[in-house]
Amino acid sequence: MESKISQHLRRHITVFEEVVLPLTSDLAECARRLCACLQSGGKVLVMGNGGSAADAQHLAAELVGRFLKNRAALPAIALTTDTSILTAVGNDFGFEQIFSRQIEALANPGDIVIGISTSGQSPNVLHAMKSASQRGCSTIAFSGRDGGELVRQADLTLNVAIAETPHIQEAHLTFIHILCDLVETELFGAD
Ligand SMILES: O=C(CO)[C@@H](O)[C@H](O)[C@H](O)[C@H](O)COP(=O)(O)O
Ligand SMILES: [Zn+2]
Repeated sequence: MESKISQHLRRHITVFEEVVLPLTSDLAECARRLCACLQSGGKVLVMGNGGSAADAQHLAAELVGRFLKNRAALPAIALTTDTSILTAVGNDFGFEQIFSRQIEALANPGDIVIGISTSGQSPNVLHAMKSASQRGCSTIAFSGRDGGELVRQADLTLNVAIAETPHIQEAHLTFIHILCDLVETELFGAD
C-alpha cells in the first residue's frame, strides 16, 4: 500500500514539474482574460462531467463566495448543478445538449465559458463550446491527453498532456486555485 501511495505522489510531482509548470504564461493569460471579463461586467460559465463537474462547481463557488479574501461576489455559474434542467434537457433533447442549452439561455457576448474535459472529447462540452463561440463568448479549455476536439474549439487552452485522468484532474484543480488567487489579487488587491 505504501508503495502505491508514493508512486501516486511521485507521479503527481513529476506531472507538476514537467507539464504544469511550463503552463505558467498560459495561466497568466487566462487570469488576465478572466479579470478583463469580470471588470467589464461579464460572467463566467463553467462545465464538465464527473470529476470535472465537481471542478466546475469548485471554481464557481470560489468566485461567487471567496477564495481567500472577503470581497465582493463575482458572477460565475456551474452548468452542472440544476438536476431539473439537466434531466429535462437530457431527456427531451439529448445528453449532448445539457450544457449548450444553458449557454443559449444564460450566456452573453463577452462572457467567458470554461469547458473542463480530461479527454477533450465529451460531446456535451464540445457542443456547448460551439454554442458559446457562436454567441460571442470567449472560450477556455482545461483539457488532457492530446486535447481532443476541445482544444481546436477553444480560444485559449490549458492542456495537461499526459494520459492519466486522475493526474490531469489534479492539475485542473490547481489551475482553478491559481486562477482564483490571481483574479482575487488583481481585482481586489493583495493584503
Ligand atoms: O473522475 C473521474 C475519473 O477520475 C470520472 O468521474 C470522469 O470525470 C468521468 O469519467 C467523465 O465522464 C470523463 O469525462 P472527460 O473528462 O473525458 O470529459
Ligand atoms: Zn477522480
